[in-house]
Amino acid sequence: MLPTPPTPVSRFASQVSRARSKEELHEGPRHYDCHSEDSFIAECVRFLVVCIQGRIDTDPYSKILIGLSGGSTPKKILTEFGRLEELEWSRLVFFLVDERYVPRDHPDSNQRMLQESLCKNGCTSLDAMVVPDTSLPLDQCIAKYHQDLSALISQHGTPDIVTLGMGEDGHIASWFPTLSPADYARATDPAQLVHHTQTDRFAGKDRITISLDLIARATHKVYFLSGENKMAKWREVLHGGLPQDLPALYTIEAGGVSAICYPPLSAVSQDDAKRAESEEHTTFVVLGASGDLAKKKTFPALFSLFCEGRLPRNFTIVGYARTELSFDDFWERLSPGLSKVGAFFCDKGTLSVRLRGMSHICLFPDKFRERCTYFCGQYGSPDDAARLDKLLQDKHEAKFARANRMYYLALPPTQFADAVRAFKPLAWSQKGWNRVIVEKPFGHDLPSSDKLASELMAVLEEKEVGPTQTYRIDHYLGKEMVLNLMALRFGNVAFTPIWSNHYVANVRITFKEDIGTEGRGGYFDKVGIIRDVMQNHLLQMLTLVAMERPASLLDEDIRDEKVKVLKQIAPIKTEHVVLGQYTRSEDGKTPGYKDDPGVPADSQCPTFATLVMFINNERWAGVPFIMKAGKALEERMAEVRIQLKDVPGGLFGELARNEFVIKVQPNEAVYMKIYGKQPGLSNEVEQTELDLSLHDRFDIDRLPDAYERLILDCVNGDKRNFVRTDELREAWRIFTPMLHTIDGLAGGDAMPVTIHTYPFGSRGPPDSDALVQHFGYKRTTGYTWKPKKKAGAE
Ligand SMILES: NC(=O)C1=CN([C@@H]2O[C@H](COP(=O)(O)OP(=O)(O)OC[C@H]3O[C@@H](n4cnc5c(N)ncnc54)[C@H](OP(=O)(O)O)[C@@H]3O)[C@@H](O)[C@H]2O)C=CC1
Ligand SMILES: O=C1O[C@H](COP(=O)(O)O)[C@@H](O)[C@H](O)[C@H]1O
Repeated sequence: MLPTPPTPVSRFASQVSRARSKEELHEGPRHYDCHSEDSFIAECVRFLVVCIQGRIDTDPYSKILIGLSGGSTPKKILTEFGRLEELEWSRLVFFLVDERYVPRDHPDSNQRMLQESLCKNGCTSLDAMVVPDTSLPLDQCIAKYHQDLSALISQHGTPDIVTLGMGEDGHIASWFPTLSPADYARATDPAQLVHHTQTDRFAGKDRITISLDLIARATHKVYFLSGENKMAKWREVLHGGLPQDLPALYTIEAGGVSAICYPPLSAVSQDDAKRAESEEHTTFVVLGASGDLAKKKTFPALFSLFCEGRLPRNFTIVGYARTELSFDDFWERLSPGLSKVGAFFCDKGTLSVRLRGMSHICLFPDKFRERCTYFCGQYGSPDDAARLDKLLQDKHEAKFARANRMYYLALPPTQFADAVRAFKPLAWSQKGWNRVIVEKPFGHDLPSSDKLASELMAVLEEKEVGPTQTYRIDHYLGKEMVLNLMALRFGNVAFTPIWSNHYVANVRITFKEDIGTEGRGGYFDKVGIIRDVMQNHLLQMLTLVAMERPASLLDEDIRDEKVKVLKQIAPIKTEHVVLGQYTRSEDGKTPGYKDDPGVPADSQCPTFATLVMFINNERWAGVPFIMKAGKALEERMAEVRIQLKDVPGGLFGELARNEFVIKVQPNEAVYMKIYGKQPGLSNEVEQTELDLSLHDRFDIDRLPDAYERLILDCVNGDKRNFVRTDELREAWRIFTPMLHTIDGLAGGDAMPVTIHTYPFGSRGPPDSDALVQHFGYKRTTGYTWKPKKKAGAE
């Protein structure tokens, strides 16, 4: 059954009613997944209604221009739409996106389709629409339709809505790929609104179509996508490429695109994806390949993905750095990191590897080596970029129809802008997507982050789909239990009622390391623990705990909700912060922070911090969000702990509070500390827990490293676990005044900041406990959750 529109309260409403800023227009498509044909048709109708209603609400007088595409899917949608008598039909002016050059009553005619669908109920008629007059000779028909549309647009402005379908060959309107250079030039020429095209693939050889440029100019471009094959094609579109091959990309570049999908976008058949994959090649270029991150994380993650068969079928990895190294030397540097990925052994002369914690064995891991190469070059050198491009084109990509390139910037941020400035014009693939992964730190405060972002954005564009994309990595967003937060919160109704200030007393997010800076003190001293893990990793976890339910699981819907919650957090007050720096261990055996080479003797750099922030919204007002992070503490651990309020009434005396704990590492688990009756004759209650320890409950061989997950997301064009620019700005806004105070810079509040000392291996400075207690956290004593089984992999 179809719902009864019009009600502008659906999930489309925010999209329609908000003013569209320039940035928003450059957002990627919004997707609306449907699980049945009925709901698909209902969603399509509802989308149109909400767009129309949104326009009517903001402008009570002008006409609303709607371009309609033909086909069997739209016919059903338009039939339902045509039944909505309560719409202000006199305000709507329809025109055709394309038409077959056949008489109006011909079975292939789109005008006939409109007659039999939209006009069937009598709410509107063909005479009220602007359509091509196919009774005229073809060239006159085109010229007249161009004139009619020009007049319409000059009177009422550009179209409000254009509805589109997409053929399994990727055509939209009547633009059939691959478009020749001449056709592409025509299609995108703003001066000519209507064109003649031809096809042998579908009914109606001669076509009359509006230009891609006119489609792109519509405020809302909505794709009605129904069927597995169309969805597979759409996935290809989302992976980027050239608009000549996939004209939908031209519309996406313009922003304002929505796609209503049945079956859901996520359910596209794997076979289709595989077929497309065999025709394409992907190159991973790791810039800064001689460095620490490349050695410790990037290459091991790529290697694990290879062993698990998760990398694209055809790929090359280029390690790129300035250091002159032979390939063998380069490989030797990588080998310690790679060998930690699993156990290598030789079985009947075949080298094999068993990934850490996994029963599965990968044969021929040495094949990975064959896919890697080392390239010595400067980061900002156009000559070197051109050399790399030539190597890739000639040696690795020549035989493939599509070639994608991922640039992983494992570089100091000072090098980011120079590198992309040199690489983009000369070493970007011209026949596939180009994506750039950027590593933290993304600046050291709000102004520096803005500067870095604008330097990057001057060269790259933060578009969701398009030839260029930036992926800002925060590796905590790739951790299993951080990813699990969304599923726990929005996949269960059980937590919904308690998830607010009605029941939650406080939320604690904790990060502890049992090692010090270990030789990285020189670097760490410029950063400190707050910038190192709190402004990014812990704040990301906080956001996932506090955000509202997103409209869908797609990238932008999730990131929109995250930004909203960040906007509701006031900058942290200095009096809500306790700082510490570790000293030598109590037994004197382990060195203190200042003993680390490179750390100045008078360093005031915090290696520990506890801080409190508040979210100023209806759900969370008054609930302290307490973050604690430190190096050189008593254990290695990261968790989110949601402490509920005291039980009123005291029926069983004073009880410790219920706590819902998400253990991020080690021993990934979710547990809830609750009370139950002591078993047996006693009537006492005793603390126990509901426990979901991942390694007990699930038969998991291993949990992938966060970097594996995130690299794979980038290959798949999935940005939900990457940090968007507005998200980053908000994060810095919350932390910058307090950081400036600590740094002694202007702009922060005037409180003097004390750095407390704490011995290596302790729980941190006692002042931290005092702060946490001040904000109402009650520590449970006498009962500790213990993992039943040690995790197989960490
Ligand atoms: N290491 C880690 O665990 C983590 C690192 N990161 C981030 O990842 C990025 C890379 O980190 P990491 O590998 O540790 O960094 P490195 O200091 O090891 O630098 C990586 C490579 O960049 C080149 N490089 C270094 N300094 C300069 C410079 N001033 N000018 C030009 N090139 C330079 C060097 O290669 P060559 O001289 O051969 O060109 C070096 O091997 C950084 O942004 C870092 O903050 C993020 C999280 C964790
Ligand atoms: O980003 C960083 O994270 C690590 C901790 O990461 P984990 O995955 O081991 O929890 C931290 O040691 C490092 O200082 C910081 O830059």
